[in-house]
Amino acid sequence: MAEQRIGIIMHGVTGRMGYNQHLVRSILAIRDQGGIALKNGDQLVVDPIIVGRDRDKIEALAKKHNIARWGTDLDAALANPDDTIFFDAGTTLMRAGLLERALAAGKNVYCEKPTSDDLDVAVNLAKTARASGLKHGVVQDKLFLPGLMKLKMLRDSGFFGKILSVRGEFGYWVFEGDWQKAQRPSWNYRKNDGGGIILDMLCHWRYVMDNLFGEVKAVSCLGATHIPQRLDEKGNVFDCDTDDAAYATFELEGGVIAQINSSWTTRVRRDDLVTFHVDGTHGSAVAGLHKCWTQHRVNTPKPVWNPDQPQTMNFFNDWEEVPDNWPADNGFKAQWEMFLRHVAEDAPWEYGLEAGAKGVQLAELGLKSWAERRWLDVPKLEF
Ligand SMILES: NC(=O)C1=CN([C@@H]2O[C@H](COP(=O)(O)OP(=O)(O)OC[C@H]3O[C@@H](n4cnc5c(N)ncnc54)[C@H](OP(=O)(O)O)[C@@H]3O)[C@@H](O)[C@H]2O)C=CC1
Ligand SMILES: O=C1CO[C@H](CO)[C@@H](O)[C@@H]1O
Repeated sequence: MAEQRIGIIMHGVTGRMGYNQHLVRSILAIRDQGGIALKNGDQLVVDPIIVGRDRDKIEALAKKHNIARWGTDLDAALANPDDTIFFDAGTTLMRAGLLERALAAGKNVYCEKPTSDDLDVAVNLAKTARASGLKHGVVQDKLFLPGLMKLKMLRDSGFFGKILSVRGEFGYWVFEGDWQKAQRPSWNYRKNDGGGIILDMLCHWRYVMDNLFGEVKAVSCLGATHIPQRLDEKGNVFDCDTDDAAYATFELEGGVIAQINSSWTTRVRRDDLVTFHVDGTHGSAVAGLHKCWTQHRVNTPKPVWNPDQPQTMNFFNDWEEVPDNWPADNGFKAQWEMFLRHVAEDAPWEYGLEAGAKGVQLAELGLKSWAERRWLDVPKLEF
C-alpha cells in the first residue's frame, strides 16, 4: 500500500464552524484515523496548513493540535504548489474573493455556505470554477445527517407514495447576551456583516428540498427582526438590523408544498432542533437530526374532533422508529472524505459551486419576496 499526501490550506479555522466541524471533527479526525483508503489501494494522507489573520490564535491552535504547518500569509500559502486544496470557513462576505484567488492560484476549492450574499457573484464564481477545470465544492451538511438520510431512504423505497407536503421547523432560542451569553456570533444579526437567518438557512433548505422532496419552483417568505437589540462579544449593545426569523412557503416540482420556519427566537418543544414532517399518500415521516419516525397508511389512527373532552389518544404512540442500519459518521467529515476522493481519484461529486449558487439564489429570492410581499418563481440558473 502506497501513501499519497494531499496538502490542504485551511482558512477560517479560528471560527466556530472552521474549528469544530472542519478542522477538529473532519480533517484532524481523518489525519488521526490514518487517512482514507483509495480505490487503487493507496492511502490518502491529509497534510493541512492552517492560515488566519490572528497569529496568536493560529499558532495556539497549531500547537494544541500538533499541526506542523501554520501561518498568517495567505498569498505565500497559495503559492505553494504542494498544497492543492484551498478551504474556507471564514466570513461569508470574504468567501467569493478568497475562492477566486485560490482558483487563480490553481487550487481546488471547497467552502462553507453561503458562497456569497449576492447571486451574480455566486454564479460568476461557479462559472470561473467550471472554466478552470479544477475541482470545487460547497458544504451541504444537512444531506449527511442520519435523520435526513433516513428520509431519503423512505422516499427511494416508495414508502411515502406521492409526497404531498413537508413542514420543517428549525430553530432554538439564541440568548440576547445580557443575562446569558449568546451562543452565536453577533455578526449573524448585522446585515453589513453577512448576517440574517434567511441568508443563513435558505441556502440549506434549497439543497435539502432539491435533493429530498423536489426541485424548488417558487418561494414566498416573510422575515422578521423579533429582537431589535443584542449584546456583542465584548458586551456592547448593538442594533440588530436583519432577520432573526423567517416563515417561508415553497412550491416544489410535482406539486409538493413545503413550509419551513427558521428561527433564532423560538423555544424548542419538538423532537430536535430541526424536524421535517413529510406527508405522503401512503405514509408520513418525521425526521430530526438523527432519528426518524414513520406512520404507514395502515397504522393511521382515526381521531374524531371533540373539543368537549380532553384528548384520549396519544398520537406519539402510533409512530415507529426507523432503525440505525448504517453507522453514522460526522456529516461534515463524510462530505470532506467524498471531496478528497473527488480530488484524488475523480470520484463522483454532486456538490459543486453551482449548488452553492442555487442556495444563494433561494436566499436572495426569499429576501426579495419579503421586501416586495409576494410570491416569486425560482428561475433555472445557467452556468
Ligand atoms: N454549515 C453550517 O451548518 C454552518 C455554516 N456556517 C457558515 O460558516 C461561516 C463562518 O461562520 P461561524 O463559524 O459561525 O463564524 P465565526 O464568527 O465563528 O468565525 C468567523 C471566521 O472568519 C474569520 N474572519 C472574520 N472576519 C475576518 C476578516 N475581516 N479577515 C479575515 N478573517 C476574518 C474569523 O477569524 P478571527 O478568529 O481571526 O476573527 C473566523 O475564523 C459563515 O459563512 C457561515 O454562514 C455557520 C454556521 C453553521
Ligand atoms: O448554517 C447553519 C446551519 O445550522 C446551524 C445550526 O443552528 C446554524 O448554526 C447555521 O448557521
